[in-house]
Amino acid sequence: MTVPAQRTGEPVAAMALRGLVKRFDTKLAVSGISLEVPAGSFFGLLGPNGAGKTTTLSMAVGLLRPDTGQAVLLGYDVWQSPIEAKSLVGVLPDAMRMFDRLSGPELLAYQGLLRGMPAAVVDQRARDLLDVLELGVGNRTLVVDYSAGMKKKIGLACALLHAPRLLVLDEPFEAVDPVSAALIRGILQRYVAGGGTVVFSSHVLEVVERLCSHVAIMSDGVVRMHGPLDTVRAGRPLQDVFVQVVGGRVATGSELAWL
Ligand SMILES: Nc1ncnc2c1ncn2[C@@H]1O[C@H](COP(=O)(O)OP(=O)(O)OP(=O)(O)O)[C@@H](O)[C@H]1O
Repeated sequence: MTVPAQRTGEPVAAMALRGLVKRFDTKLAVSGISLEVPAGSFFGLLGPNGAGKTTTLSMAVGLLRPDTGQAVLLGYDVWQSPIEAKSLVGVLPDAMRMFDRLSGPELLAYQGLLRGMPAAVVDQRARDLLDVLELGVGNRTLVVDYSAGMKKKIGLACALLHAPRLLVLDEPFEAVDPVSAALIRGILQRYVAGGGTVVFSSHVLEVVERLCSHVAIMSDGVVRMHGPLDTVRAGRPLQDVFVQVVGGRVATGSELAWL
């Protein structure tokens, strides 16, 4: 078992990625990423489609084994001490792999009992989460029949249920309506204010600018820029920094002349 660094008196990053590499056949999806997420930060991982965000986050939380490199969550190596690491982290994966033939309340009960939580605690927290996320405490609809936004919200509820110290969320605002997005922002802001750490990927730069204390911008499997939001922005809109860093293409109007 790994000895968590906080016991040795060292400052602990909530997440430390060291030299992560992942190749799919000939495609180098992640090319040696090292990144430290300070405890208590609201950390946004940005990048264009195919940049490697999901692959990086999947390796970070122990869902995908890296070819080389290490992921340490709150002092625990996610591959050497998976039980300790995973008990402290809540994960919203991108392609939601859920037991979706259950209703929302059933899924949360299953998730909580799987984590060894007392049934009464699971029941109370599940009710609270279903209520706050407006999914319906008594809603018997199977998760497979939920809308895309509702699936995101029940996934978030599953991630929050055991009150983790670190949340890792892959595109939590995708497919979510504006009212629900505001709700989720509020929940996450309160969570960070209470001492939690959030790492999330997003394409919505306005949300990132509004929420994040720290950001990393990646493209082609590499982190191009990272640091506190204000340092990365250096007085510019994040959109401009993003386009400059990833080398965005601008349509002139002549490309699709037939349209
Ligand atoms: N299981 C897989 N098999 C083969 N290639 C993969 C696999 N998963 C990811 N890739 C490739 O790795 C690269 C990075 O993909 P990834 O999903 O991590 O990007 P992303 O930044 O999350 O993209 P998006 O913003 O579109 O969700 C892409 O080129 C993708 O096609």
